[in-house]
Amino acid sequence: MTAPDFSSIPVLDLAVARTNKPRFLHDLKHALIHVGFFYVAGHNITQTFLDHLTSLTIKYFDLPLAEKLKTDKIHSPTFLGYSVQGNEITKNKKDNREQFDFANELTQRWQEGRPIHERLTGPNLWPDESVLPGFRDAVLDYHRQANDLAEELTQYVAEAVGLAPNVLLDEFVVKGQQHRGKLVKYPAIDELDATDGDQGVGPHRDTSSLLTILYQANDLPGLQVQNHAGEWIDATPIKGTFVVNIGTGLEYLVQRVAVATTHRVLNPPPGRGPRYSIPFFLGARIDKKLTPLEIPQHILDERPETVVSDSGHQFNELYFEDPGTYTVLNRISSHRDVAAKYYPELAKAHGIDVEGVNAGY
Ligand SMILES: O=C(O)CCC(=O)C(=O)O
Ligand SMILES: [Fe+2]
Repeated sequence: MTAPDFSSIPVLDLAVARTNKPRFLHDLKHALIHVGFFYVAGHNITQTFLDHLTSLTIKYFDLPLAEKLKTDKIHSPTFLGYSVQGNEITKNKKDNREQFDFANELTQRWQEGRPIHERLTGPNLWPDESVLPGFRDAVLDYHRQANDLAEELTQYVAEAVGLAPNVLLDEFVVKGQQHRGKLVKYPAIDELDATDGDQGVGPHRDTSSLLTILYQANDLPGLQVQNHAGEWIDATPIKGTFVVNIGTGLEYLVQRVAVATTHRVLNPPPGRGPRYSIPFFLGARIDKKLTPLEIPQHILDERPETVVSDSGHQFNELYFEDPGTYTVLNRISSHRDVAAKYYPELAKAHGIDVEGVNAGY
């Protein structure tokens, strides 16, 4: 059917979910089907806490490089920890961002012979407590709060598309699953080399996850969302809100009545200083083949037909069949040095070039 395109991103208020749930679910359904992005207000993560987390995030990135490199992902087959600027690749181009990936704290249990995706679960790499007091506690506290918010929203998402509230969490999130988040710093253009361009992170969809909760930690533009016509719409930060977007896992499981919309980040304009953001990804389970749920026909009929996108779908069929291997391949194509050290054979078997990458060992 012909559907309206979007030129801005809707704001949904969780307070409305408590006072007028049908209204909230109606607006949410529209956002899921036609936009794939929305701001959420009325959550209960306090600004005081978020300011504390932001200040520690800035302090982390301000540490001497040698200190940050002690937490480098090269020490983690789980792809947790620090990535130096330019280390990550999206659409075959370097991203101009530094990041620190974190997760709920779990141990590495994988052993030779076990499915390869189990290697993606493991411990965080923390800077020494004396180097950055309070950092570990604040990041883990944020993880818990963002996880709670993401689960609350996932229940509303299910209801909005005609499902029982708990079905997504019960069937597609495993107890004790590791969900990831990251602290991200995007330098302004004048802090980069002239040849670096302005790709903070290239056009992509969030892969394999159910949904993303993104805190835009300072008031800088950069995040853009691609509408159906292929135009880039600014997701300007709105104080007191999180940006929520849909991952390809959820899109697949609900037959595209929630869309994993393509987005990108541009480095901030000259003179504005770095932009900081803190996404949390509620993952869909990757330990078995996933089968989409049945969605009522009248909701399926609301889906737009064609959508323009600048992000390709890599390894898509593999995601349906074997989400575990798919997710590992995705990580190794983004982080070639970690791939060269821990997954060289798998990378080679799938044509992912890690030759000549300095694996740091
Ligand atoms: O930093 C942002 O605003 C968005 C980051 C993002 O899209 C991602 O890391 O998947
Ligand atoms: Fe993203």
